[in-house]
Amino acid sequence: MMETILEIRQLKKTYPDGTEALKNINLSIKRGEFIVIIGPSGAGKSTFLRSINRLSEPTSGEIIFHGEDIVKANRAKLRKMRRNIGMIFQGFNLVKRLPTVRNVLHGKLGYMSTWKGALGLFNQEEVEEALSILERVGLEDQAFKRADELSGGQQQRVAIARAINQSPSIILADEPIASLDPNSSRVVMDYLQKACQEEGFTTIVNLHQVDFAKEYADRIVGIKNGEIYFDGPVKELSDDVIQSIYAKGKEAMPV
Ligand SMILES: Nc1ncnc2c1ncn2[C@@H]1O[C@H](COP(=O)(O)OP(=O)(O)OP(=O)(O)O)[C@@H](O)[C@H]1O
Repeated sequence: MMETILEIRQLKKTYPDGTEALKNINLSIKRGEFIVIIGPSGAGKSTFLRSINRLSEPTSGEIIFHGEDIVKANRAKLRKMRRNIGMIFQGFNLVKRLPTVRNVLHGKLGYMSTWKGALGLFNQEEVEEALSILERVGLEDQAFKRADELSGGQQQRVAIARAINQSPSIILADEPIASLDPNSSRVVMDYLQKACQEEGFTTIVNLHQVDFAKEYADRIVGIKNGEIYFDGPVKELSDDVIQSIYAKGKEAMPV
């Protein structure tokens, strides 16, 4: 039995305007799982993912990560815990004017003093490691180009390389392929899956595309109206379940 790496208990998020984005999320995640979260627009997928590293502050609940509650962590503790959590965003979040390799080096910032990071003082070994990670995502020939000269799919592969360089134990990817065409989407998902298998990352990905979710996930979690509506392996995600996840209104829990 694989070890539980993340245990989420009674997680709730109510925004200041009263929107109950997460009502009561309970989820236990094992090391090495590749989980895809699906659900209609506004279901709470993004809020859920961003709550895990507190980019969105939970209103209540527990998020036990490596045995410690992220929700209760003070600033210093949170910074330390975040080193262990890689994040991949829909909009890539690269520093556009900097070369690709520098963006990959930024994966190490959580481990450096603030002034060293600000001055970009990376040593030879760190640069070589970043270049070799770029090679692993097929971008060795793009290392010294400005990040914004790359295509969207390439930029997302740089973001994957940056996450690999961070050596986290878990990766959160919020709609990583939402702004990409189907071919680039496939390439990005392939590299993400490969990185997670090779590095043993536990991965949670929000996706709009159910076909991609079925293709890449070990386990699918369907969120609807701020609650978990489905949680199981791909083979249990029938067309009926998919339809009811995406149907308007609130129906009984199918599982
Ligand atoms: N900053 C905010 N203030 C108030 N309400 C918010 C805020 N951010 C999100 N919401 C609301 O919380 C609910 C969940 O939003 P969230 O973005 O988590 O959903 P989602 O499933 O990721 O949607 P999408 O697939 O469209 O990105 C929605 O009703 C949304 O309008």
